[in-house]
Amino acid sequence: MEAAAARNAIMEFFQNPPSPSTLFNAYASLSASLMILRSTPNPIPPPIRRFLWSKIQNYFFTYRGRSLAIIIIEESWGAERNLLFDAAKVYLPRKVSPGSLRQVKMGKIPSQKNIAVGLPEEENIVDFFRNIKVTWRLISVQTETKPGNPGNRSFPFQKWHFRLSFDEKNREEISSDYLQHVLAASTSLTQEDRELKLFTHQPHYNPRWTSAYLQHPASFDTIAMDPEMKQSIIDDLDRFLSRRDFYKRIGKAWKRGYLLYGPPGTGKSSLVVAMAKHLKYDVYDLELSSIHSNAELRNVLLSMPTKSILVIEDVDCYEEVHARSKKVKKIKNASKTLENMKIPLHLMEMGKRPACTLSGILNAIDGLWSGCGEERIFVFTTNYKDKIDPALLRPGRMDMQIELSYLKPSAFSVLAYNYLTLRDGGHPLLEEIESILQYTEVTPASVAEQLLRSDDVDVALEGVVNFLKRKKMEEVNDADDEGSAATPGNSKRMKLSEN
Ligand SMILES: Nc1ncnc2c1ncn2[C@@H]1O[C@H](COP(=O)(O)OP(=O)(O)OP(=O)(O)O)[C@@H](O)[C@H]1O
Repeated sequence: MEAAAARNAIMEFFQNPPSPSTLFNAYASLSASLMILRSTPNPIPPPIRRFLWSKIQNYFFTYRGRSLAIIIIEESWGAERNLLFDAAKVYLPRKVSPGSLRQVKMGKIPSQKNIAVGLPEEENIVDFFRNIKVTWRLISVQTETKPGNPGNRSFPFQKWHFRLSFDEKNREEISSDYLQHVLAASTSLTQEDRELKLFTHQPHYNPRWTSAYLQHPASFDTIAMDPEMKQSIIDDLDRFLSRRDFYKRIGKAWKRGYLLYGPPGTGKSSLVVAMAKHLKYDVYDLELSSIHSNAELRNVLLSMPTKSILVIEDVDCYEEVHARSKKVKKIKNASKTLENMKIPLHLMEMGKRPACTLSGILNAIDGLWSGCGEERIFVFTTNYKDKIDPALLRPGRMDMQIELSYLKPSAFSVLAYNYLTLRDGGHPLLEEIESILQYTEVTPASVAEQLLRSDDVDVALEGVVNFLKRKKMEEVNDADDEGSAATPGNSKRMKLSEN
């Protein structure tokens, strides 16, 4: 009865607010009472105080007549990413109405026309489904990683989850139909006009991947390469996309590996971008040096969503993947050097940073765990294919090996069109350039650089001709030097000068 009277008094207070002077007097006497209370020992023990306070809160501030149902959607589900969480991240920004929130995130990137609204943390986002009100909230909890990494340091670790609340009586409808609707809507939004992203792995942090929009302008239209090879890559990607049931039927994980190899500046990175744009997949760029164990590599791969491309660039730079015969030779040489330097091998080993092993990499792309997270593409790039252990290159791991070579005449016509809008036969110098290219080794990057030097078509093409002639002369001189260095007299001279 007394509590009901107090509630009525509170309602009365809000409906007929008192005058400012009455409020001021009440505030003054309340402050005085609190000062007196604070100076005397509190007679109620803290646990009882907390219990009473929660009862008071429940009584006065809970809306009667309905109870809330809560669903928590965490970032990961077991060891894998939670697709529902990812779907909500795509779906919800469209539901944010900036006017109704205390704090909103807004931003714009060069490739977007409009200012975008981001997903705010710790704010209620309201959505309606068949007239049912659903309130979403993105919540982050900061913890620390367990030490166990090199240096035994702990790192900040942030975990996110969504908290959905709605009327209990709609539980059935929300947990099945509504969540299915969120999944479906996010899929169509993803396919529609989503900007592709480039993710980089950041060790010891959560999220494990940070992203930026993929702004690289390359596409299959702009890549200068043999037209037949280009078409065969596009066909291979399309076949991969359409073969979900096929992979299931033959009992293989739905994934494909590509090795892109060739000299620097021949378009390996550009081809990765073109593949991502064609498939509409995000790119996950992984530096193996940031991985400190096989278990970490497996967890990093599991934290990638489906429909993604994992790229390990310049894979030959990691000793872990070197051909075993070369590795053994290297270790033998290293131990000989250590012997000469009188440094015991175990001291050298102590300074070595822990890393994943070749077998860890093979298992990650082709082992038991590779089946988790389907619709994945692995791309490794290298300038030196022969340095890589053949185990990594066998079909099933690297299903297609693509050589990006020096510029061929047929590929030059793509550059001529892209840079100068010149079609075949569109300029007298094109023929000369294409004939020099047949016997000169230049990268598409270096010719592209020449084409950029002038807007005037004649000047730009003359620049290319001169550049190619210079390159050819250098090649001839180098060959002459090698030839004369190989003659007996010269080798003697070299030996003498070495001594
Ligand atoms: N095949 C190509 N077609 C069109 N442009 C190219 C091609 N190859 C290189 N380029 C130009 O050269 C630049 C560098 O190319 P890219 O980074 O793709 O080469 P890369 O083979 O990955 O080199 P690296 O091995 O040094 O990483 C590109 O931004 C592009 O402008």
